[in-house]
Amino acid sequence: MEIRYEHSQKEVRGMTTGELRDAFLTERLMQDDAIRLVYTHYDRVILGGACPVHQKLSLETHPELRADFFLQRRELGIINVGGKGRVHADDIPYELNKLDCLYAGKGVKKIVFESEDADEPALFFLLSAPAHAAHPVQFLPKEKALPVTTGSAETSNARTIYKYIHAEGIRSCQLVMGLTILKTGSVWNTMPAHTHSRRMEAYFYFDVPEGQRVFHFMGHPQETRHLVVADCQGVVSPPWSIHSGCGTSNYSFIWGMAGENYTYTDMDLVNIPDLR
Ligand SMILES: O=C[C@H](O)[C@@H](O)CC(=O)C(=O)O
Ligand SMILES: [Zn+2]
Repeated sequence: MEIRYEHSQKEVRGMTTGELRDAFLTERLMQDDAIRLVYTHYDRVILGGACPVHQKLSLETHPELRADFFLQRRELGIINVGGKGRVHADDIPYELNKLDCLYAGKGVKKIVFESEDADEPALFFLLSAPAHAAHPVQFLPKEKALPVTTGSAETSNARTIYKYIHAEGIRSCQLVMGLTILKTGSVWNTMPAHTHSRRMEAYFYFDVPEGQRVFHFMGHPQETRHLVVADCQGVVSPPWSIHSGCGTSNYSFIWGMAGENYTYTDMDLVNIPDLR
């Protein structure tokens, strides 16, 4: 498991492109027949990818967690962005089509990932946060994730937001998770941008077409930086940072948060002319 420590606002101001990428971009989350995990010290959130192709993959505990099993003191959100797959939670199988979500709460001892077809493997994005209480395992297909359309073609940000793990959906301790799909011709996500110093956020960009990239904007609102992000790469967003993107085509991304509160709408908007 890769460990990422925090970086202060002052440090981030002086970072080179390479330093910014090492600190905030997770480039290789999806690797064939591997589970890749990145432990960030922002709210102790772990982001990861599980890509079973020819074999089943089991989510094991790691020495850094000092836990008997991965979910002993944690909860986990899983969204499939690939082909048909299956996740076993304590030996109960759940079928996850593309964009379906499974939540596994504190206390689940065994998580196993598998793909239906090695030619079209499942790609499971994982997001885990510390948990103080046990919430039941829950499956939510994309169709039941209550889509909200927002933005407009005029501002190049027409998109649909699907919320899975939140106060009115799958209940959790602190994890809030969902995804956003940009309509064809729309390229901007989360503009006007916002911060929420109560919560960190992780983004995972997917369905970025071959040869295209997303410019992810981060940093203090008056000290912005960017990361050039390829398909199936993740971004760690500190609580004080804006998080917003503009692509060279439309794309989709998973977002997930954890921290002080559980209120999706708790965002401090930044007026576009105030950005620097
Ligand atoms: O705090 C909330 C997150 O930044 C995302 O939900 C924003 C988002 O998906 C979007 O605007 O498209
Ligand atoms: Zn946000």
